[in-house]
Amino acid sequence: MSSQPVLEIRGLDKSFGPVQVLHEVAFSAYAGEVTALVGDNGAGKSTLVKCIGGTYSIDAGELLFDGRPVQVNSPREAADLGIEIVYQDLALCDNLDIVQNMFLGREKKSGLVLDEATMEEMAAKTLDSLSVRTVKSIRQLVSSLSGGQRQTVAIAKAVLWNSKVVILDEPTAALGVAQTAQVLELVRRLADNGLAVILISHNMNDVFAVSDRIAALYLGRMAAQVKTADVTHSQVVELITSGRSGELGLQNVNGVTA
Ligand SMILES: Nc1ncnc2c1ncn2[C@@H]1O[C@H](COP(=O)(O)OP(=O)(O)OP(=O)(O)O)[C@@H](O)[C@H]1O
Repeated sequence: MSSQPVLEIRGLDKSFGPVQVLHEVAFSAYAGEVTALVGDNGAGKSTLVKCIGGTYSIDAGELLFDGRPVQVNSPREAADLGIEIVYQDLALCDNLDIVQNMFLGREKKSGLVLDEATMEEMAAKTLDSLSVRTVKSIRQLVSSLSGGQRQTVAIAKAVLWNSKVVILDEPTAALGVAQTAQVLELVRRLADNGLAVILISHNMNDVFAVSDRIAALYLGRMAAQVKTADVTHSQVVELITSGRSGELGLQNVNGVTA
């Protein structure tokens, strides 16, 4: 496992008008690992992700990609770097099939016509590489899929583009037990395939089931970034609710005691 993060954020500040939402946030994500981003409602998780994804501009701080400082001024620029975000609403079109959804807005063309054969092949290959066997046909309409299958299609869509960093916003929030297990397995597989995965989650079971590291935001500050193996559920809950790790004196990634 590489020690240099694929994505690193240093000293990120973000305000909306007079309200500062993120304060000097440091954050790293590594290839082959799942980094869980946790925090209470309003802690700043979505804002941080939107800063990474180019939806929001940042007021101060640095973003490094593969060790190089980069600027991400739009979602397109984030995608060009290899950063993909799967939002909770999934942004899938019910009236289109799986292949059409996976290529929506980035269709392959052969001359003036759509290159259906190439798109089908790429979609099938991606789903295969993720060992997704739950869909009957890649020409199935998305409206006919279950919640877990829809999540799977949204994730496959994100990794179709040689992405290096995939950010998943609460991918199991709307799912039952069996589908949650399936999606978590897929999340793990993404990391095992070499991607840096960032998982936003409120669910401690999910976090402990798949993550290698946990980054806890508290009131817009990074309370700690720790290895999952080094912490207990209750320490993480304490980080989320008080920004502190209790008397155990966890060291965060920057060597600062949380
Ligand atoms: N566009 C905006 N304008 C003003 N304030 C905002 C804006 N977006 C977010 N905020 C504020 O920033 C803070 C962080 O919000 P954010 O949505 O990033 O938190 P979160 O950790 O993702 O929460 P949740 O788990 O509830 O989704 C909140 O206090 C929110 O009200």
